Amino acid sequence: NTPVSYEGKTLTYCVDPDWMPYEAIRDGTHVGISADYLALVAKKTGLEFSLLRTESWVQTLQLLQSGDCMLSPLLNRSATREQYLHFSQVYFRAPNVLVSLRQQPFLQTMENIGSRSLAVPEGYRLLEHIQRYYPQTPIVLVENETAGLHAVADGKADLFIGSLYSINRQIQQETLYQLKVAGWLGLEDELRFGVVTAHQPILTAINQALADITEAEHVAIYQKWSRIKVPEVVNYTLMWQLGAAALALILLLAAWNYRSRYFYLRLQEKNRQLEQTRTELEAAVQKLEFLSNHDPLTHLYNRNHFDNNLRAAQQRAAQAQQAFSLALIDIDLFKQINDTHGHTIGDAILRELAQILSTEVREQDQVTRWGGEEFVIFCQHTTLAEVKALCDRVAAAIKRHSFSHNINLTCSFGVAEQQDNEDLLHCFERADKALYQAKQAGRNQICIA
Ligand SMILES: Nc1nc2c(ncn2[C@@H]2O[C@H](COP(=O)(O)OP(=O)(O)OP(=O)(O)O)[C@@H](O)[C@H]2O)c(=O)[nH]1
Repeated sequence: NTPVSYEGKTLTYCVDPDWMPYEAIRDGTHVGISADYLALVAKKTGLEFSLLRTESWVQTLQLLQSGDCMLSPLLNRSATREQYLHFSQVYFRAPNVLVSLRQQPFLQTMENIGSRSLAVPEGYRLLEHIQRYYPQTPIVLVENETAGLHAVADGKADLFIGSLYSINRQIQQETLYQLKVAGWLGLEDELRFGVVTAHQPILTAINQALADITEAEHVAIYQKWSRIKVPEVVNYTLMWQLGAAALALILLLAAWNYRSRYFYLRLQEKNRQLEQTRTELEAAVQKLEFLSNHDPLTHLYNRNHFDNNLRAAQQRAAQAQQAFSLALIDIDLFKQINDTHGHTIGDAILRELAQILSTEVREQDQVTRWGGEEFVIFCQHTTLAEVKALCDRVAAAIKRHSFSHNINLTCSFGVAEQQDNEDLLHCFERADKALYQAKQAGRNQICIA
């Protein structure tokens, strides 16, 4: 159906030199969505198209107005453009969006932009739309979409308005990740061919070709130009700050933990030392107590214990009206043993005798080393006959025992029974006299006071 007059002729056309992915001139060649559609239309109509290169969209519009360009393959219809262009059917739609800095709120629609300034590319149909429907909006005119996005990024305008796909691409390519889509304009780009009035008849063939484009062909072009690699935008500053804060917290906790553990271990060590000191002190007190009441050589009670405890025992005996008895035991000729065998053997003999005394006495009897080689046995509730029997038993045990160095040991005994609540000391003196008598009588015998 192509009019004959266009057959074999080359049709001149102009495009926006910088509006990817819709269209652009790269190295003198027309590229983008409109280039692919134009190729399809050329194939389906048999028409030949020749690009007239321009520097800007404004220049493209001027060449269309002057008729130097016969058509432009991808533009919106507007009242101004209808004065010199006729349009084909819509063959590509794209939403228009508002773009702002990331920190701006989400504005949703033009109704919410308030007094914010708006960057719009010169010559774009959107400019006509804003001036007509939002005349109060402060406009910042820019050369193209790239310039508009930079104006927002640099704070020269609050918002930019443009087509979603091209904006998306520009943000990626220019790495303007401080920008975001802040709302939808509600106005779609409805893109079509525009043919200058003088060449209107060509539209019939173009519309026919556009109608013949299959769904698969549409999808292929859309997929080809919308496949933009979207890099993951990671806020490294925030991540770094969060990481540093977490690390600081971990270090703080670790330090606190280490410090607590240090103090806990020190406390434990101090407690252990304290416990050890307490045990040592207890042992020392026990030893002192023992030493204050015992003879260190024989471990029998000493004179101190005799004085402190046996006087109390005497009083108890008095109250119970039961007499006690005393037996004084003195080793015979002990000086000779020392002189003959030495003091160390003398000590051993003293210990052996102490052992015999401790074994032979009854449970209620108390044996004391009175001093030197002299011992006392205090016998509670004991008659003279009983204490005499005890001394016989001791003498027999001494006789039986084989002492160190085969020493033949004998002892003399002086025995006394308490008489009429007699004082312990007085009774002791009588026993001592009896002992003296035993010595005088030739030793190795028991004398009763
Ligand atoms: N090895 C040793 N000897 C002691 C100890 N205490 C006193 N003697 C000695 O006991 C001896 C007592 O001697 P004397 O008082 O003369 O009495 P004796 O030789 O036993 O003679 P009679 O008592 O008369 O039978 C002294 O030589 C003291 O040095 C002691 O703890 N160890």
